[in-house]
Amino acid sequence: MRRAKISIVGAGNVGATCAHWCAAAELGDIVLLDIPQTEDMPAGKALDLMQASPIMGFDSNIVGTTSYADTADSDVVVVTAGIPRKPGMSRDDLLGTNAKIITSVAEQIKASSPNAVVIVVSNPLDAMVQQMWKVTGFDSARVCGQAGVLDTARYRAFLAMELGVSVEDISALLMGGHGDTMVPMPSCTSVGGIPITQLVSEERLEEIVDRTRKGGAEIVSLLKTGSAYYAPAAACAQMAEAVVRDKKRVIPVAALCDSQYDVGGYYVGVPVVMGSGGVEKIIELSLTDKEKAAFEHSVKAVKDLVAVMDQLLAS
Ligand SMILES: NC(=O)c1ccc[n+]([C@@H]2O[C@H](COP(=O)([O-])OP(=O)(O)OC[C@H]3O[C@@H](n4cnc5c(N)ncnc54)[C@H](O)[C@@H]3O)[C@@H](O)[C@H]2O)c1
Ligand SMILES: O=C(O)C[C@H](O)C(=O)O
Repeated sequence: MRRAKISIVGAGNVGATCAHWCAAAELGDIVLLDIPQTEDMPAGKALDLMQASPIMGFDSNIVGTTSYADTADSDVVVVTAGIPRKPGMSRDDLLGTNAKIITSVAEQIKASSPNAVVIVVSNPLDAMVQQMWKVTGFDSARVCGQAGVLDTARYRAFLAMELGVSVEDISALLMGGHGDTMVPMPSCTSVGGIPITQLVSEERLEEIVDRTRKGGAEIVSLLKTGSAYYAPAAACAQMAEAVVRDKKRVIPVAALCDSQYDVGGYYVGVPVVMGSGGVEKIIELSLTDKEKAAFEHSVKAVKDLVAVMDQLLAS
């Protein structure tokens, strides 16, 4: 059987850690790419990972490069290229720098891997994935963004810590943009099948949701030099796995919503079925009035940011 080819653009903290998770799960062969100015850094990280393979027992060829030729005809491309925020910054502060980076990365992916499923990670996430879709011109099913898997994982971890139970038994969903406006869905949160509202008070649940919303900033303030990478990279690996193993996972993903939820052509976090075709289906839930208002508020924030990005790129 042919192994899948997964390319990761940006060999920094999220990119290299994603390579690690993907290799450990034997998802396929991996190409780790960074800019020419990083010289041999991607090759060094790839070789280091290859040398872990006999110990950890994974069969995966991992190469590091600064040339897109090595990424040719990838099945999946994970895009982590761009700057991370530092304490005191918001994700939106990265817009100008990362929009230019994403534009050039998208042109290269379009030329080198025209059939790939592209998973964007760079921030501000929802605007970056919108730009990736626009520049590649790929079918929207094959361009998506990672945010919801991470945000939901944070929420699930906090709930497991609160209740002293296994993370495996917490099932949850968050929707909307990757930022302060993300929308919790208590009606879709359960612990071993028991609705969360029977186990945690409304007030305490709101505190946990608030910590989740600020989950990225909490890690930034602890690290001081950059942002989270173990959990974000694990989230990307789960999405890559859904594609290369055609898992049909039901997970929250930043997907292009048009008539869905009346979004009108923007990327925003929604539950989807993810398989070899990328985002194979967007699942439309009927939202309560409160959830609908919160979702619309989140979508508006995404639209406003995309408008600012378009102006910046045009000037
Ligand atoms: N969506 C999410 O949930 C999520 C989670 C964590 C981080 N992020 C974002 O991911 C991005 C990367 O974070 P990080 O911690 O890995 O940063 P990092 O600084 O460790 O790595 C970024 C890498 O991108 C490279 N790069 C820059 N321009 C490039 C280009 N044109 N082509 C290829 N590579 C290029 C840099 O050289 C660097 O090695 C940031 O924007 C961060 O905010 C998003
Ligand atoms: O918070 C950040 O800047 C990185 C990422 O979006 C995260 O949620 O960890």
